[in-house]
Amino acid sequence: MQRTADSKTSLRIAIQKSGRLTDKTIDLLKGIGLRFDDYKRNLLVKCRNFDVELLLIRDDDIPEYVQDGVCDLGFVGANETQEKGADVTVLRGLDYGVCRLSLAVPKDGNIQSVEDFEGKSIATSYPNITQNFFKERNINADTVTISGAVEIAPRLEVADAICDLVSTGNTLKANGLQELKSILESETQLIRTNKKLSPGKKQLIDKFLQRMDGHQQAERSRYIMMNAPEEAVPRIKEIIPSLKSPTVMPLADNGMVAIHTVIPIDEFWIVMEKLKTEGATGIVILPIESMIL
Ligand SMILES: Nc1ncnc2c1ncn2[C@@H]1O[C@H](COP(=O)(O)OP(=O)(O)OP(=O)(O)O)[C@@H](O)[C@H]1O
Ligand SMILES: O=P(O)(O)OC[C@H]1O[C@H](OP(=O)(O)OP(=O)(O)O)[C@H](O)[C@@H]1O
Ligand SMILES: [Mg+2]
Repeated sequence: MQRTADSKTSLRIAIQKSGRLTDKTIDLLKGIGLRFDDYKRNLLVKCRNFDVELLLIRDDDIPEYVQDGVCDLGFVGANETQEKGADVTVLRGLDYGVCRLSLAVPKDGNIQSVEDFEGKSIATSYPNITQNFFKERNINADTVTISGAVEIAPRLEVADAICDLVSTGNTLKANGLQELKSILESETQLIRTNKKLSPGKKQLIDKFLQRMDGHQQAERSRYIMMNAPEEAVPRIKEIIPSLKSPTVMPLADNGMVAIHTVIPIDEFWIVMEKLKTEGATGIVILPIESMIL
């Protein structure tokens, strides 16, 4: 019998052992209060204060481990899950590891459009996504599967073009390539196995998600405090659309109040000047640790 992660009530979460996603995923887990010993040296690490163990593996292996129920959850790029065609559920999209899988060609070469790929060869670590893209368009293009340093392939005449991950575009530029078309937008995702889980595990996942959502929401919000003339409160409420029921407290100065509320950080910078024109002073913004709504 295959031993799956559900054989005991402890969530097993797969994360990348060493790479672009590792630090951000560990920071996120620490941010929701999870504490681990020595995750740098062990492949399976127990959490000290939550029913969780981390499995540290290569990111390519994460989708299948989660699909097969070896792990209950995994943090991995959408690019890997798509490439493996893994049967998993995406629980959350996360705002790190943001990149795109793009077709790129040698500058001043003879491939200038997707149609020009007919009969050409493409070096990639994502042969399934790439082949599907061309199959859907009835274009015959060969893929050459390479696991790293894909950008060098055209110069070595291993392939005519490449299909690889891009974010700043610096690696393409450094290798004399230009981006022709993005075929997949990717970000890190929290994925969950579709295998049947015990009620205990489902509860743990709900608890885990609640902590994560609270943390994410807190990261996007700020606690804001200011003093303002009492008569300006209705107008201040209009300036800050998310300000539904702020705490308004009288100050010792006659006709002045203190206003405390939580607002999305993006909104703050837009409204700050307007608040000042309404007579708001002593504006203080504080980070928030977590928010349980
Ligand atoms: N340039 C980039 N900008 C942002 N995110 C990226 C970038 N390149 C890759 N990623 C994302 O980070 C993930 C991990 O990238 P990394 O380069 O660490 O993988 P790797 O070399 O395949 O590591 P592993 O040894 O675990 O297989 C990718 O699958 C992708 O989701
Ligand atoms: O558009 P850019 O910002 O230049 O990023 C693109 C590069 O990032 C990734 O590799 P990474 O740096 O993770 O190294 P790897 O090839 O060793 O995985 C990807 O494979 C590209 O080579
Ligand atoms: Mg990998």
